[in-house]
Amino acid sequence: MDMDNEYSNMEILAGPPSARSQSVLYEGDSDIEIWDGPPPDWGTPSRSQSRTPNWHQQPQAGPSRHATPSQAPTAIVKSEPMKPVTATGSGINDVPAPTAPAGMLTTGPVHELELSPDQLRVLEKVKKGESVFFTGSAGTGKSVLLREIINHFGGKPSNRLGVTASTGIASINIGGCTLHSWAGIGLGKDDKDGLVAKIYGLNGKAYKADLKERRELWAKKRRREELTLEEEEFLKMDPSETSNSKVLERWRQCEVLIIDEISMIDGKLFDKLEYLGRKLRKNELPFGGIQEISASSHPYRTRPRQVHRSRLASRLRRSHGRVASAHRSS
Ligand SMILES: Nc1ncnc2c1ncn2[C@@H]1O[C@H](COP(=O)(O)OP(=O)(O)OP(=O)(O)O)[C@@H](O)[C@H]1O
Repeated sequence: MDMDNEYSNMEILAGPPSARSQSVLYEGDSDIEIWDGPPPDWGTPSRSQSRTPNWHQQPQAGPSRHATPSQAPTAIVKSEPMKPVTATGSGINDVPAPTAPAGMLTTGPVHELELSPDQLRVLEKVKKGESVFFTGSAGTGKSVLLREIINHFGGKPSNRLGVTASTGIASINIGGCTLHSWAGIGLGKDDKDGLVAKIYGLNGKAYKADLKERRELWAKKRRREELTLEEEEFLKMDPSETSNSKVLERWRQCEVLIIDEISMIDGKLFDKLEYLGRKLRKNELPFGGIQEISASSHPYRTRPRQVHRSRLASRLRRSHGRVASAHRSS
């Protein structure tokens, strides 16, 4: 069967942000539920339907075409619609973040949401500090879940919490800004060290020359060759210390980074961002140890700039230390 026709309501990749070296530990982990079978609106009974949460039956919930038998409530989460947030695009090369049109996010009644088992599972992992990636087709509750996650971390973007999406519209939906804007990378076209230089506020060429010199000196050290005093001093100097970039502070203070609609992010850019996380935070864990929470509508369909499924999955595996759970139609 064509992979594009395979379906699960929500697919989840998860692992601690520090999992690069532990990826094997997570391989085959069975605590990730895989909902198999066709989507509910295709009308074919499947195992997934018996586990489909009952929120589609609630008056305020999603489209009625999804109506399915209910399941016992597992948790009640008070949810309020996100308020619009004006992200302050304050870093170098920072594009002012888009803001929500008046009323767009503030309307609608406050209601109690009963998170579905899949939503709860993701939320639990997030609370444990794991990085997660989840995907599901339209209406499977990703935005609702993202809002709950944001609520868990204080309800709005902060120094600790980056709330981003690949596009302006998607970022407005969750009260954040674009990933490009948050990361301070402009268009993100520079190579990875060029981006580091940009965030340090340094001239790209000068920074790269500096980097080259450092690498040569480190290689000399590894070969146990003696360095001059000047060379030792030079190695101790940190180019980032001359920077007062707010973007740099943002990267360093961030503990949790949310990226919605990640499938619109080019794979190479994703790699650059991951590199930035390590370099700017001086931490060799994936993303420099930032807990990364990413979501996407089915990322494997027809988006022109989408990351190919296997490339996205392998990048997420690398940064999340979790093996993609393949799902099959029954
Ligand atoms: N746990 C829940 N309880 C009640 N309603 C829910 C729950 N989860 C989602 N819904 C409702 O289902 C509908 C679709 O949810 P949501 O917008 O989060 O889906 P989505 O996966 O983000 O869709 P899209 O990819 O189109 O943005 C919304 O009306 C939302 O309020």
